[in-house]
Amino acid sequence: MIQMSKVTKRYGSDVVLQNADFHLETGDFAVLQGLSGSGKSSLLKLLYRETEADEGDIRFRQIPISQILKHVLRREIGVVFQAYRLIEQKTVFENIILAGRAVGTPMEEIEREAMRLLERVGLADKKTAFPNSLSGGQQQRVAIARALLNKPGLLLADEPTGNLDKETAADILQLLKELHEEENMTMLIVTHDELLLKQQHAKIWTIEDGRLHEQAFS
Ligand SMILES: Nc1ncnc2c1ncn2[C@@H]1O[C@H](COP(=O)(O)OP(=O)(O)OP(=O)(O)O)[C@@H](O)[C@H]1O
Repeated sequence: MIQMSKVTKRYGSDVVLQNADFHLETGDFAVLQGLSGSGKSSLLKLLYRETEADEGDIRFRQIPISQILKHVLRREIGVVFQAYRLIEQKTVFENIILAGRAVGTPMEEIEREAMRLLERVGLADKKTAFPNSLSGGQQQRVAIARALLNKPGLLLADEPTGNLDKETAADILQLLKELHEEENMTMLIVTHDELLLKQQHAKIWTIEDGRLHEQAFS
């Protein structure tokens, strides 16, 4: 699905990744862990091309990502962030459909899919609510629905439970696990959550000293 070979990423003289290799197979449910500042967010940014590698090769479905148009890549790769990143002035429904407008899908289709996802994440009754009237867990559910609108093959989640209490975090992780299966999606989740790290069939990747290591099946 996605492969990184001998990638080096620097910020000025700071080397974050050095000659790093990483890969996800189609259908993987993978977890990325590492100390604060070890480069987890940077790795995700490289994968969805928010930032560029200084050296090395990154391929999505065998194609170098530098050759894939950004809007095409954004349709194929959904991203969820710790801080939700919803637009406060827009309703829940508007936040979700905005992701579809950006890639030019017919509006009728976008709205149908947005409603299906809103129901799936359990927030159909919040369709016209504004983000600041929702709890953190609810906002993250909206962000997940938004990330899935374009039916991405790959979902990247950067500490999606970082702002949530333990119970809500467990619900969100459960939702992601279910969506991985239902929507037939490859997933990479950055987390420190012990529960998830013990998740059956999760592939655990660790980032340390600029390199990535695949641990083992749990
Ligand atoms: N845009 C940037 N410009 C300069 N330095 C950066 C930039 N983004 C990240 N860094 C640095 O790169 C290193 C890795 O940052 P990154 O955010 O990828 O780590 P992380 O593992 O996600 O950390 P955390 O768990 O704290 O979120 C850090 O030292 C950080 O200060």
